[in-house]
Amino acid sequence: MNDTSERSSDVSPILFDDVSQSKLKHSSENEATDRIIIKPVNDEDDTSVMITFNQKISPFILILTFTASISGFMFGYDTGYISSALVSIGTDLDGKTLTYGDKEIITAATSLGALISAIFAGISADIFGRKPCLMFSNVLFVVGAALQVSAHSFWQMTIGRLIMGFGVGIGSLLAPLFISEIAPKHIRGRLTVVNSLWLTGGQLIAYGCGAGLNKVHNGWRILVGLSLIPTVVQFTCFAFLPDTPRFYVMKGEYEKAACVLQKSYINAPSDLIEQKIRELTQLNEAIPGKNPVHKLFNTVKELHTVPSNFRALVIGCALQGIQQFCGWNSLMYFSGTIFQTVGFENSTAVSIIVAGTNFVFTLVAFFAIDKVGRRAILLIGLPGMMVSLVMCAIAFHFLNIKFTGAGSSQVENGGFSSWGIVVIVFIMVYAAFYALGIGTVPWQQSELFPTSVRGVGTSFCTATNWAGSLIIASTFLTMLQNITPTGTFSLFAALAAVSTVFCYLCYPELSGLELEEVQTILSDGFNIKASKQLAKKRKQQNSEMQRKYRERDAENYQKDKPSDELLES
Ligand SMILES: O[C@H]1[C@H](O)[C@@H](O)[C@H](O)[C@@H](O)[C@H]1O
Repeated sequence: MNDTSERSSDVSPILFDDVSQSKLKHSSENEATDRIIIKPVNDEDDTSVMITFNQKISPFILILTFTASISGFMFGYDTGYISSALVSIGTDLDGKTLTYGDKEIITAATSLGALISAIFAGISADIFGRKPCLMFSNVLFVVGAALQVSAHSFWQMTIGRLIMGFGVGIGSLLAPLFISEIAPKHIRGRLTVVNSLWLTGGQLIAYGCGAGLNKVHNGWRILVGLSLIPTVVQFTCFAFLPDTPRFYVMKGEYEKAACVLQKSYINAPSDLIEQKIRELTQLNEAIPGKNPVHKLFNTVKELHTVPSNFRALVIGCALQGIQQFCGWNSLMYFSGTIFQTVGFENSTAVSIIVAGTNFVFTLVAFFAIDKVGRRAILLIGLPGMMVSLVMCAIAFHFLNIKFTGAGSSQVENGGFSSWGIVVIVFIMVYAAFYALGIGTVPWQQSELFPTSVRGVGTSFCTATNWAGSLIIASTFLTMLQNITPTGTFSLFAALAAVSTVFCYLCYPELSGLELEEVQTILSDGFNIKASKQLAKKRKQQNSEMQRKYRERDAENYQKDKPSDELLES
């Protein structure tokens, strides 16, 4: 299997109808409650094993998920604290007040660092492993934070932010990837959202701490120093934990993979584990290559030439682009300015409420993502965002606010009015719809790619995210000045409308599907209808399985229950 065309035929296309109707096969009567064997590909000898032996999530998986998602917290905290730190820095750097341009450079340094490291993190994770790369990001966080805490010059601060950004980029890419590779399929979405919860929670905490430390002397140094705690915790925990089974299989370390799977699926029989490993090996053969550069070349080639991979790439990058270009981070970075503009005195408090809405609705997404489905929440979220943005645009029109001054955020304020309330209310509604759908779903990107190209594929998507974040952060205030707030919000609304159409046409429902099944769905089109049917089928199978487990548990309980006489005696 050396060339691309051969590889693509191995995970060859089937039409979903085949999957749902003839290729789903329950094994023998007794086994039916423990496992389902599906034949997802053309090769009749091939099997895709869903380990459904034990529906309860093992504590081991929870520990791995929580450890990995500390990266999400770092992402949120480190991008969140800067807005208040910039206010309280005062003249602490070089003995003078930071100019508006200085502030932009310090803020953008992290996004730039994240963009650069996201490009390399995927391939490094394929070479060295997911876990070692995440641990390396901890080292970068420590170095970056140490440079900032001790900074007395603008450049030391900027370099500290850049190095911290390298860490953020690695973590933003690898934490969701790690989680999706260890998660059982029926809760994969949810476990990946744990990372987003930590992320939005990190932003909220950073805003809160920032507000609290605002007046404290050198408070910003404490704010940065606090970020050392989670990173040290993550590093220490990872020292005792393994990498993902899919990575071990990729490296041919089958025993290690079996060991992780065994701990993840308590009581699963070893033949089932072996079968799963065989399947992972068959469907995810490592990309050939004489050396890392040759391998990288082949991976990039495979990403673009295998149709299912290319479709995955289009979806993954588009979702990350949409996430950024619908304008959310402009609010994250500049909500204080906007709220001040519309006449709110305590703008920091309102910003905290917006970040809080983002967090609360990420929690809603946590419950909805596997049950309601990714596609459904996207198609609820994007139109909701569009309507809220239109309402904001209208309200800004009546507020008659002008942002003036080249490169500054000075404002000719129309003063507080009821249109100001409309802006705040709809920014919150916007935040809610954002967090429910597009704020959360793009980070499920790892499930789009097979292991062989997952690292590089998700690198491209994450780099798109950071490039978008960089562009929006550096153009938002200029847009407010040049095309007015009404124009800016209308533009975001138009982008939300186009994005809705894109998702409707191109984003299949992937909840409940095995990672390996996703490639099948994408092999000969976006197969929206087929994906919805397969996801529905998997959901039904899952609830059926859970019902059986409950019945079995109840039976066992009845059997083991001490008799009334025994209890009386
Ligand atoms: O998913 C996250 C989340 O929505 C954050 O609030 C946002 O700041 C990030 O840019 C995004 O990637």
